[in-house]
Amino acid sequence: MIEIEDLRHGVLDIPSLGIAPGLTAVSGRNGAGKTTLLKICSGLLLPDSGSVKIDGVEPRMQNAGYVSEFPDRHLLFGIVYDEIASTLRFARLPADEIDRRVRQTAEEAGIVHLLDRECRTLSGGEKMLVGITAAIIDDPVLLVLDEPDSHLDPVTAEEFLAFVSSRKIPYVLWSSHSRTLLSNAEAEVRL
Ligand SMILES: Nc1ncnc2c1ncn2[C@@H]1O[C@H](COP(=O)(O)OP(=O)(O)OP(=O)(O)O)[C@@H](O)[C@H]1O
Repeated sequence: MIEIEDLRHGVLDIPSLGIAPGLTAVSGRNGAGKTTLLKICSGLLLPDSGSVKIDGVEPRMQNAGYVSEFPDRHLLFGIVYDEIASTLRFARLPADEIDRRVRQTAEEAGIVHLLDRECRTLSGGEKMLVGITAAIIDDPVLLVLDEPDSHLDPVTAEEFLAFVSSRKIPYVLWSSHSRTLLSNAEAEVRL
């Protein structure tokens, strides 16, 4: 479980909330605190008070992947292949194992044709797909997607969520304003 207790930070005031494993959507009006909650759950932001635990462990001590709604902000490398390989390289996996996993994951994500492209030349939606693939490749315990559909057409958004589901990541949290996308979730947190 993701267990949130007495969480207070900016607009957020959550006395107690448990999020079960699976796909959970976070919804709410503009400024309701969706991004704030997602950043706290992924360990990018420490709350002013209260606690969040993922299976009993603080988020920043867990393997949590966060993909921002602004894809330009999370692509660090020049070439798509290097962006997706980076987490595995940081983990010092052997080069042939990295190559196998990058190509296999890109194949499953439907972005093999982008592997040799320069990140700066990608469309907004392509950048989002590359960012999500890079966050997924290291099999995180928690994957957080902040408004993934803000740059994706409805068909690609649904296909990509199916891909995310197929990876069997224990916890997936995503925020969205799209009722269609929210309906794909197993649970919903409304702020
Ligand atoms: N670093 C910050 N300093 C001060 N206020 C902030 C900061 N980050 C967010 N806020 C404020 O906190 C509130 C919640 O912001 P947040 O981005 O979490 O909302 P959201 O639900 O994701 O909104 P949207 O749907 O518009 O993306 C907003 O009023 C925002 O202005």
